[in-house]
Amino acid sequence: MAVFTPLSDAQVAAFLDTFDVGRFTALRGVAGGTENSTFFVTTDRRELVLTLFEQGEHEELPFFVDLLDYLAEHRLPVPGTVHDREGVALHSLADKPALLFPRLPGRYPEAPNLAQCRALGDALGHMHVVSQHFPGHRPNPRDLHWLRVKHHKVLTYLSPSDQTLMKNEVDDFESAFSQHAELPQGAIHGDLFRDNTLFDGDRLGGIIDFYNGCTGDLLFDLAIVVNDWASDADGRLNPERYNALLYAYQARRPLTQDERELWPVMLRMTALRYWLSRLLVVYVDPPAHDLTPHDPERFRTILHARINHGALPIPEVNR
Ligand SMILES: Nc1ncnc2c1ncn2[C@@H]1O[C@H](COP(=O)(O)OP(=O)(O)OP(=O)(O)O)[C@@H](O)[C@H]1O
Ligand SMILES: N[C@@H](CCO)C(=O)O
Repeated sequence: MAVFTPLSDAQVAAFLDTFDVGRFTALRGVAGGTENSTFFVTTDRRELVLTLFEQGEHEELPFFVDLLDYLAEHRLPVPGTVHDREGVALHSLADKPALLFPRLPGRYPEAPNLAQCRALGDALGHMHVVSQHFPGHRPNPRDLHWLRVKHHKVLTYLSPSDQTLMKNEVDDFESAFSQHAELPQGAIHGDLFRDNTLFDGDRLGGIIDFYNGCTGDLLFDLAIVVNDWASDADGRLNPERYNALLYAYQARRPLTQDERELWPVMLRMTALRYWLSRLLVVYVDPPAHDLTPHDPERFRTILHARINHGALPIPEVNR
């Protein structure tokens, strides 16, 4: 379930009155999602998604609105927010911040095929070309500094060998990054897992859930995608999906020399980022609701695979 704040038909019908979206006809709570309350709303003119923000930093919502609107204006497949007749996107409903979106087509791929990997790589590359010019700013809340500070909180729950592994990895990342100039920067999605995409067959209908969006290393975003989209059950990289993603991405934005050198480290760092965030959810800061948390072990497996087998070569692209 992902309706933490129930809404009545009458509440939503009244809410829609300030928008030019047609007359309310139906409301349905959406089962997916873990953080916010999500509803599908139907009017006599269109299909919409209504999100109530249950947690997180509400003062950061204008950043997400600006980012979504900017990307949608640049023809990326993201749901730009629906603005009311006065031009305002961010509203309040049932005492929660509320946003209305167009409902995008498709469903997320559990086992993405190569065409879907190409489509995602292309969209991410396109997004990163565009997002380098996005004027907003929000520091990456899950960067190396966060890893450094937060990993201490979970060490007590780990085996001695995992404690050593985690500490050594954080040291290695700091040493590797300190030897390079700043990597290409821009706005990033920050959590582009398969379940944050909608595919209609092989067509990418939408990228959603930008609430980890921030500004930072573009390579960080790409590494999150590759770890989730191109890892096999044993955590090792799947060469076909890996190449499909990276060819398509680099046809839009070839990686720089510094990015190529830091790529194996970035794959490890983003694997550790999710191992740690999932451990924090399980042991340190469990959510108020009883949804099953994501399994931290999956990202420990991926991290081990990256340490033991490195990254596959980055395909060269001729543009
Ligand atoms: N614009 C959209 N078009 C179609 N479906 C959408 C849209 N936005 C959200 N959804 C649906 O609602 C579900 C929950 O949305 P979302 O991922 O934003 O919620 P969340 O609570 O922030 O989730 P998460 O656990 O991934 O952080 C999605 O999995 C998707 O099925
Ligand atoms: N994508 C995250 C959960 C949402 O932030 C994970 O798989 O741990």
